[in-house]
Amino acid sequence: QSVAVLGAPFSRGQKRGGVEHGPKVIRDAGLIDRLSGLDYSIHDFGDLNFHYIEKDEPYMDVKFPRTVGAANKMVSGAVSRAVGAGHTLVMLGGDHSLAIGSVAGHAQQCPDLCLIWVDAHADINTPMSSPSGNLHGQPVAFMLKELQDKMPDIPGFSWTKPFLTSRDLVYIGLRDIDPGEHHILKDLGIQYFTMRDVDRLGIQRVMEVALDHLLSRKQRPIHLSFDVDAFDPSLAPATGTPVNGGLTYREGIYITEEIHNTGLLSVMDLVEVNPTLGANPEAVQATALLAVDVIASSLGQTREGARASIDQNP
Ligand SMILES: N/C(=N\O)NCCC[NH3+]
Ligand SMILES: [Mn+2]
Ligand SMILES: [Mn+2]
Repeated sequence: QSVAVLGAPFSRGQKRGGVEHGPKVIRDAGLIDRLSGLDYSIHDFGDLNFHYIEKDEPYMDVKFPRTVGAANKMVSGAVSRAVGAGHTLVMLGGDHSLAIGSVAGHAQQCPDLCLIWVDAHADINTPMSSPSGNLHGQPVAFMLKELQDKMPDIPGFSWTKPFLTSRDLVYIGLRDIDPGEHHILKDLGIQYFTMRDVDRLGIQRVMEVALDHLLSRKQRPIHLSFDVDAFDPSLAPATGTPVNGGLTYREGIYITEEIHNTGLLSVMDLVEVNPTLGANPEAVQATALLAVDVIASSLGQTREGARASIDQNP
């Protein structure tokens, strides 16, 4: 089993500077060492080199469309190549608009993939419904076949084509849903678990129902798109849109343990770590370390430890 790590230092899906430094702080928090302790071969592909297109005027209020579109075309190619080469891929963001390329590239290799979106937000605004025009609040709308009549031809996105149907997607951690998004979630009958559902059912039942919804008919590759703001801001303060009442550490780790245990994880995104938004260095480090824990747990690090290989002295 081989794992590839790809940094995507990109911020133009939203307005706050700093999230482009996410890959660096996650690596500096020891990601590669932590993954090397698991039984994989690790390949660090380094960071993609994005070009910010000058004179990238808004289109129907959508901000930086050409820059975000070009960045995601590059991400899509890189993810497709990595999955095609047999790697389990970890993409480090960068803002959540990067999922447009990450999931599309994955779907190129695995058209039957299913998507687990762990986030305080649904990120399913269309350009018309988006209150801000920031593309990191719209990535899922680009993926769903059912929304294509609602999607205009945005400059920079002519390469995209929808590949997902609403039953292939499950949300966990939602607690700040825009009105237009609520309408879409209900209209399309998308399966989602808000933080109220987590409180009512407990995370064990949420995972049981979520994985049954996605995998009971047929086992298929999983794309996990994990926005660090799914966690409570007390745990992940260095992020752009913190929302109170998020996942506990144990709930977040349980989610990733259960996903690992399916044996079906193929690509994961870890996005929205913004080291310039922590109140102090300790807050930034806590957020970066949490990102490393989530990734390591998704890839098989367990709380019960693992058997030492027999040639290790005890
Ligand atoms: N972190 C964010 N998405 O996950 N921000 C944008 C969402 C606004 N509705
Ligand atoms: Mn998000
Ligand atoms: Mn979010």
